[in-house]
Parts: sequence; C-alpha cells; structure tokens
Amino acid sequence: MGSVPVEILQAVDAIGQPDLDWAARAASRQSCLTMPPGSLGRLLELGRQLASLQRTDRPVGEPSLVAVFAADHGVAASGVSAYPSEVTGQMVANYLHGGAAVNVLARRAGAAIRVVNLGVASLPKDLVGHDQLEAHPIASGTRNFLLEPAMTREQAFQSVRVGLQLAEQWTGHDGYRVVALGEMGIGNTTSSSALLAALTKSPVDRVVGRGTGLDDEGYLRKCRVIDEALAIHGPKFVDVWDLLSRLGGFEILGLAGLALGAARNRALVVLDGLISTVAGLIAVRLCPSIKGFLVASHVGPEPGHRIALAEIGITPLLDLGLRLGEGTGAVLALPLIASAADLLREMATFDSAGISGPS
Ligand SMILES: Cc1cc2ncn([C@H]3O[C@H](COP(=O)(O)O)[C@@H](O)[C@H]3O)c2cc1C
Ligand SMILES: O=C(O)c1cccnc1
Repeated sequence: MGSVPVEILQAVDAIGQPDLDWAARAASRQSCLTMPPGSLGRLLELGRQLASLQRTDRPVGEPSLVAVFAADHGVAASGVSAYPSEVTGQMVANYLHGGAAVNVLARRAGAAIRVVNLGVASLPKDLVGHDQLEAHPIASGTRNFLLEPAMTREQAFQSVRVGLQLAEQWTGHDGYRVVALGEMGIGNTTSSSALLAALTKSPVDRVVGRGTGLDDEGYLRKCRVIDEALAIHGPKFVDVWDLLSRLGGFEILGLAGLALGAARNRALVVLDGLISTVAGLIAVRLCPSIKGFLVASHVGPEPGHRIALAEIGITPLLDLGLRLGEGTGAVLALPLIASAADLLREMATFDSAGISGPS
C-alpha cells in the first residue's frame, strides 16, 4: 500500500480550526455598524469567516492571488473533450501573454496570477524555461485511466506536495491572504467527474456534463468512458490515495495540496468550477477541518459542480452560468471577499456616526 509522505501528514495535522471566538467578535462589531441588522447578507458571513481565519475583527480580504495549475490527461485520447490536448499548452501561452479570460478578470480584481506546469504534454517551445511559468512537471500528462491507472501513487503524492510547497511560498513567504484555485487541462472535466462519482458514489449520468461543449455523441462517449473506468478501477481501490492515483490529474491533486497548504497558513481558499471544487472536496476528504477555510465562488451548469458543493456543504456566492474554469468564477468573487473585509474595517458604527438605533 505504501505510507503517506510525512510532509503531507504534517500539513494535514497543522491545519487548525476557524477561530469561532473571533467570528463572534466580528458578529458583535457588525451589529454596531450603520445598517439594519443582517442587511448585508452573505457579505457579513464572509466577513466573519475572514475574522475567524485571521483572528481579528478587522480582517483583510487581500492581497489575493489566482493560481492556474495546468496538466494534460491521457483520457483525452478517448474522445472525451471537444478540444485536442494541444490546447492545454497553447492556453498556458495565453495566460503568460495576458490574453485569457482569467487574466482580464484578475486585472480587474487586482489579483496576482501564477501559472504552474504540473505536466503539460506539449508545451510550446518558447515557454520552456519561461521565467513566468512555474515548472513542476510530474510527467508529460497522465496515463489514460480507461486502460491503466492515471498515475502512480508516488506521482499523486508528488502533485499534492507541489501544491503544498507553492502554498508555503505564496501564503507563508509572500503574504497572500486569499488564494483562488484555477486550472487548465483538456480532459479534466472527465477526470474530475470520475473522481467525484467515485468519492461520492454518485451515478455517472448525474455527475457528467458536456465540458468544453461535447455534442450528444461525445457526451454519451464520455459517460461510457467514465462508467468503464469505474468498473475497472472501482473494485480495486485500496484507499483514498489509490482512488486519486487511478482517476486523478496532476493539476487537480496539486490544487488539493495548494488548498491544504493555504489553509495551514490561515489563508482563505476560493473554489471555482467543477474541477477546483472537486480538488476542494479531495482536500476535505484528506482533512475535514479545511472546510471552514473554503469559499464557493459560484455554481455553473456542469452537473457535478453542484454535487461537489453539496458534498462539501458550502453555498456558492454567484450563479452566472459560468463553465470555463481557469479560476474565472473564483476571481469574480474576489472583490466581494475584499469588500466583506473592508466593511468590517471601515464602516462607521451607530455611536461614531451619531445615528439613532431602531425606534
Ligand atoms: C480555449 C479553451 C480555454 C479554456 N479555459 C479553460 N478551459 C476548460 O476546459 C477544460 C475542461 O474541459 P474538457 O474536460 O471538456 O476538456 C479545462 O482545461 C478547463 O479549465 C478551456 C478550454 C478551452 C478549449
Ligand atoms: O465548471 C467548470 O469550471 C468547467 C466546466 C466546463 C469546462 N471547463 C470548466
């Protein structure tokens, strides 16, 4: 079976709990601010969550960072995406040149962006050694899980370790307080849906969606591929790491590691679409107390997205019909998160502003 590396066990052990005393102090401050009680709705909840992580009733909601973890998937060879695998590397180039949706939205939100290669199969030549691309390739894409396990157990551990190490750099050393999870990897809705079906024992036809836009025939093929993969691997799962190795993706497991590492440093972790929400669910399975460090930015039309959120037990902030990934929905939620903290720090109280309470 093989034991779990000590860095991962230590990271899981080091994740604390949200501090509910500080959430209560933030609530009592919110009750003094110049508004009818509760009238800023979910923003108040977000403010209390930040207070519980940062142990202050004057929390901050920035600086924030979106991490786009990229890797390829062997299962893409089975015709489960509307696009070819080359697009993964081409989109990495787009992120580095600033032209993707996530770049545009990150600029608007004032968020930094980091692009990480966890295993892109065909990286455009000029990106090899590019100083803005964090290179931590595990392999040149996963294996096709219709035929064999997607990766070895060691590769699964290594993916999570990369996420943990980057979290240490970004939320430990560089001081980011909010981390949005983004990804790029053609075929990764298939891997995520298979992981989700296996982790939650949900029927495949309830979790699978059209990803980048499969037609009816492609959709049925994707369902069949996942059904067959679960029939092959399911009976052999010896533990959760075996499940993750058989069906996972390097970027998905890397994001689970990033979430764990960010929570260890008491940063807020913002989930995006189906793929990053499945990464969040994996983090919860590895360490249930991480739940209080997660925010669901949005829910989109991929059916598995809603199921993964329900399984974690968190409610999305936005419902905009987004089905892009890259971290786009998570980045759109960053101004809401920063606003929630600003309100706790900057609003006047009834006393300070000389405003009468309820009559
Ligand atoms: C141009 C382009 C930009 C993207 N940005 C994110 N994705 C999204 O689509 C992929 C998952 O869908 P599937 O499982 O169907 O391949 C991921 O890479 C995801 O982030 C994109 C996909 C494309 C084609
Ligand atoms: O939910 C997502 O993030 C998503 C959906 C389809 C394709 N790529 C990403």
